[in-house]
Amino acid sequence: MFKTIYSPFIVKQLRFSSKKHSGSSGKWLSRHVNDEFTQKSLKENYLSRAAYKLLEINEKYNLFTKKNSQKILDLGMAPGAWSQVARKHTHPNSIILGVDLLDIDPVDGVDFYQGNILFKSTLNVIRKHFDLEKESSDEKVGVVDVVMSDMYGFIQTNEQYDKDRFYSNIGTNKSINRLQNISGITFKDHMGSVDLCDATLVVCLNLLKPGGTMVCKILRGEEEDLLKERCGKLFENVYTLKPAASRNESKEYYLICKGRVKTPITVQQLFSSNKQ
Ligand SMILES: C[S@@+](CC[C@H](N)C(=O)[O-])C[C@H]1O[C@@H](n2cnc3c(N)ncnc32)[C@H](O)[C@@H]1O
Repeated sequence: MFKTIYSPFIVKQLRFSSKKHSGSSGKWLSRHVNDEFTQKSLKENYLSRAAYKLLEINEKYNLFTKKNSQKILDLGMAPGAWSQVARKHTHPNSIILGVDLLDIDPVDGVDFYQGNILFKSTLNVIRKHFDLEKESSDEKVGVVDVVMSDMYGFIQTNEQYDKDRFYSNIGTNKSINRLQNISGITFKDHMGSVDLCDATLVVCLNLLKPGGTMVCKILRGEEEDLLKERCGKLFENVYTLKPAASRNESKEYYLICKGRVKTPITVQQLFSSNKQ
């Protein structure tokens, strides 16, 4: 089930040539290949330019330490640049687990589980990996130091989008059709992003230790303040950052939530509209 990875990673050459593509995909590839952070990631052996977003976040908010071992969870790991950054900036005994819907090539010193974070079974596998008991309980606090999510895209279901139904379905294997990339429909993409952030918050509720940190990608939109309010229930401090490596035209930015509170909080309290 898990892949414990020992072999050194090999940075692949970009497989595409922008010359082979025309129109907007050609322009996108050409811009991507010539992009300063893409070039840098190739030189510095990072699996993607996303590494520079986390490097900047770490520099500003001190997520990682080499002084003692940490437990780190990387949600939406593929292809693995964030996990590489975590590996590089933490104590050698740190445990890093990545989770993604997609399979990945091995990343040195990082464990990987292929699964959907919206499934309760995935949460139970993660708890087991970090030596927490199998059954999740809202009342128990966790052991993980940092939960980071760069998850992107969203799950398309058969049924019409309905927030309550979706939340009540967290942890079931129901109605999942396929993963969509960003659709270009601003509201839809924003709501998909908020769902993934909420799923990350539920993971933090279950796994993060008091004082722990969450980093989470969000696409800007009208529900962002409500999401920040939910984060404020679980964390002492909520910061936001748009790293230099995040493209100006992208609506993405990052929530950095520090100091998971000691007080036990239930999922119901987290998602209720009145601040506790
Ligand atoms: C932008 S990529 C992450 C890049 C990564 N941080 C890196 O540094 O290489 C976003 C990832 O989120 C994953 N993802 C989206 N929804 C997910 C879900 N429900 N469960 C697990 N992974 C998910 C996607 O499969 C995709 O690989």
